[in-house]
Amino acid sequence: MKKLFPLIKNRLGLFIIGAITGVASGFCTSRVITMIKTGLDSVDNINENFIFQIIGYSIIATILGIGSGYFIAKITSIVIRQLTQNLSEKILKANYEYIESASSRIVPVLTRDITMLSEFINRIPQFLVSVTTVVATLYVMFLSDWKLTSFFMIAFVLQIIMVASTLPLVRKLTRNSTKYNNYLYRDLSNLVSGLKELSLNEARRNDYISLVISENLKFWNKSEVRRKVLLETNDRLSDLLVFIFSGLLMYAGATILPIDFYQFKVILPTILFLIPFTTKIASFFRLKSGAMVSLEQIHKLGLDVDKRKIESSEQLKPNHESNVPILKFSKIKFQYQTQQHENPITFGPLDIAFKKNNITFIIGGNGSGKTTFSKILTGLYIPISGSIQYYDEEVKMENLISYRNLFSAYYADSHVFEHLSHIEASYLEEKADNFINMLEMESKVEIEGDTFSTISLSYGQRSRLALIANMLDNKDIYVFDEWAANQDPYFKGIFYHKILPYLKEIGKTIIVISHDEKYFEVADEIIELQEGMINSKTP
Ligand SMILES: Nc1ncnc2c1ncn2[C@@H]1O[C@H](COP(=O)(O)OP(=O)(O)OP(=O)(O)O)[C@@H](O)[C@H]1O
Repeated sequence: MKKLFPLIKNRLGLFIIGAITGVASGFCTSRVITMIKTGLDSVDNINENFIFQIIGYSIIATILGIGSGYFIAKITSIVIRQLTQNLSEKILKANYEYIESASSRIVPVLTRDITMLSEFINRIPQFLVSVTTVVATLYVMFLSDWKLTSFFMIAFVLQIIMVASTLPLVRKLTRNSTKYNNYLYRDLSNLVSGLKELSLNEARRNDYISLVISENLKFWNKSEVRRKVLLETNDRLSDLLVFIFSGLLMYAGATILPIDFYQFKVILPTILFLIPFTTKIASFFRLKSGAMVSLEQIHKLGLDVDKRKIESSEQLKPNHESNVPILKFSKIKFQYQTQQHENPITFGPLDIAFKKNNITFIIGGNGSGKTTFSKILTGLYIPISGSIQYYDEEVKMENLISYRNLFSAYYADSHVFEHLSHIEASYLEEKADNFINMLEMESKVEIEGDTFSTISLSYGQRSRLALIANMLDNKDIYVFDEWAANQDPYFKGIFYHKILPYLKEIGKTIIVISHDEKYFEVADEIIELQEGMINSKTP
């Protein structure tokens, strides 16, 4: 509960109302049970008043129980919304390279773990009703026959000890099962992204199912079966405990203990009435064990992304008039974090300057570092040393977000968002049709309000749509990472001879990663990379 407090502290009022109604519902339920006991005590107690009270308390208990569920469900939805939003914001503000490499961990936390936590919080009303019912009923019974009630209480205490003693094991098994479930999420997302390859190749498909998916499923199932068997055994044993204990008590009453058998007959049904409630209490604690593992995962991801948070609120305010390059890299070095321990490839040191309003081509063989370079350039990757200047201003962590905002970039795996609401409406209205026409997409797509009418297009058409979205961004610097690679010769021509000159004409600075030698003459400058270093520069 301590760990949950920070989540609910903003809605403490609502939580207290939910808790009070839950407790009140438990009191009413307990009242119904003890009324039934008075009916069993003596037939004389059963009259009109008796039945009205039973019906009345039952209805009030139900209404209060539903009310408590409503208040707590409201808090749950708020907590889950805040948690998902906060985590999503943190993820988007964290070091991009880290998020890129940890992407397979993020989805299970944002889906499975948050759902698990929400299920647990939603069970709080049921828990409060059950605890109050059990405690209040036992209290009333204790007042009427303290000796016999104390004997039964021993059974409940044993039940609690049994459930509590298995909780560490439940948590350990849940952690284990979560680990394999994470692998399964990763494998299933690879299955979706590799659908084409798996659908076309039977041997690969069979291998993927039998070696990868089934293997992890096997481990996951094994740990799940262990966990579920433990929970089930625990449930059955705790019911059994009350039954055996009642039998033994009866036997002891007949032989050694001074027990009033008339009272025993009256109290026993009441005790049996309490069993479903004690089962709910036990299942709440087990659910809590699972939810705490989920909370651990959520916290861990939160801490990990927090550690890599980019604190960057300063704006770049360079002197645009200064007669210096728009971007200048001095001795920039970069290393992938994932490769830091095994033969790391170090990029750089790179010394490059980009002139404003120039078209610069970055060329080089496969693996020479062009895409890596473009990600350093756009501020997605953070260099380990060296400096980047935007005009006369140094780019630092504090102004990195402002720096990233200078760019619109196209990457081969760029996602095309339908929504364009971030673009100023007047600019969208003025330019969208023009750009759609330039890329000859007018028969395929139009702007409906502030969204593209469709993104269900061919691969090449989707790249053209992504380029339209880039142009609508209206940024100062454009980076195109092999945009033309999947275009037919006609649209390659449009890109190099129409779009790039147009962007230059309206004052943009353009950096193009390209293998299209035929169009190299479009460039004002060509930089060739080799093994993460500059091999040559033209002119
Ligand atoms: N996410 C990554 N993690 C670790 N190393 C990477 C990662 N991406 C690329 N690399 C390494 O960096 C090197 C350069 O890759 P990069 O993608 O920058 O090359 P490229 O010039 O764009 O190649 P291509 O022309 O094939 O697109 C590669 O040799 C690769 O081993």
